[in-house]
Amino acid sequence: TQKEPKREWSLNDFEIGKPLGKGKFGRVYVAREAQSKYVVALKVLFKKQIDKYRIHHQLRREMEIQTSLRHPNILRLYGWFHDEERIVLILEYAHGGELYGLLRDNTHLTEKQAATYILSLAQALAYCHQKHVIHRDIKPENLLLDHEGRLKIADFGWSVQSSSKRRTMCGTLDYLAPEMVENKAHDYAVDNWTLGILCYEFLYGTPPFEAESQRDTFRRIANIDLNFPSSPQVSAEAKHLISQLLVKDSSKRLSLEKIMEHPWIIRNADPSG
Ligand SMILES: COc1ccc(C(=O)Nc2ccccc2)cc1NC(=O)CCSCc1cnc2[nH]ccc2c1
Repeated sequence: TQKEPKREWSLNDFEIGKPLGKGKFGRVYVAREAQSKYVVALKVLFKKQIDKYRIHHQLRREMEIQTSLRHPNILRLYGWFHDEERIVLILEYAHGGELYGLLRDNTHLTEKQAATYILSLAQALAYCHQKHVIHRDIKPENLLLDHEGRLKIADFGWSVQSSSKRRTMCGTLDYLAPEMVENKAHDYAVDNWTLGILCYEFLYGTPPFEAESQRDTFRRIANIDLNFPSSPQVSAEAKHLISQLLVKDSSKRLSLEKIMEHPWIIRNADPSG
């Protein structure tokens, strides 16, 4: 793409719309750029908060990373600007909202939908890994949909408690890999684990190790206490893929490349995302 013209934006270039969520560091709004009528999401961070938590370097580092990421399944950070008291991030707006909403309204997804989202996630993660970016937090809450239903990893950076977030969100262990709950060193392979969790949740509507208490969830993860309910009906190939991702030894988990070539993905995923 040709270099976008670098210009200094300010808040009065935008018509601010409804709030999309609020986080520890500020709020997110739908907004429209006044000239082009282009719809974006504006994330307003307060400098006082940034100073208080001393995360300037973290924010700057993240901005450098995010503006360099260009992938159809990763939410774009178009740029940012600031005034005396605020830093404002100009983010892509995903018109389809949170994937979690789709999961909630449909209890579970079809195998074609699930395979398409897993393929999109594997492609986005492979892109991130080759750019040595691994802090993608791929919970359903961080996954958004564009106007065509295409998945976007939104990666909320720092926790954004938006309204429709499920209550168990804060502190849920459901998505953590064994090496993380057991506080061992972890690497890229945690993302492969999370893809297994998400694939299960897309197909069955709940994460595989869900339990009443965090302690029980922890134990189920550590023991890989995985079982497949008889309903809804899920193909053996899907279960095969999940079983090759939810493996305790992180070096034995199916690689992103192997996920993209898996028969279940080849047979069910829509390659256009
Ligand atoms: C690339 O993305 C990001 C980049 C950076 C940060 C961030 O906050 N970084 C940070 C903050 C403070 C200290 C250090 C680092 C956040 C995001 N991304 C989001 O926050 C996604 C949801 S906001 C957008 C959005 C769009 N489209 C929607 N459709 C429905 C809801 C919705 C919500």
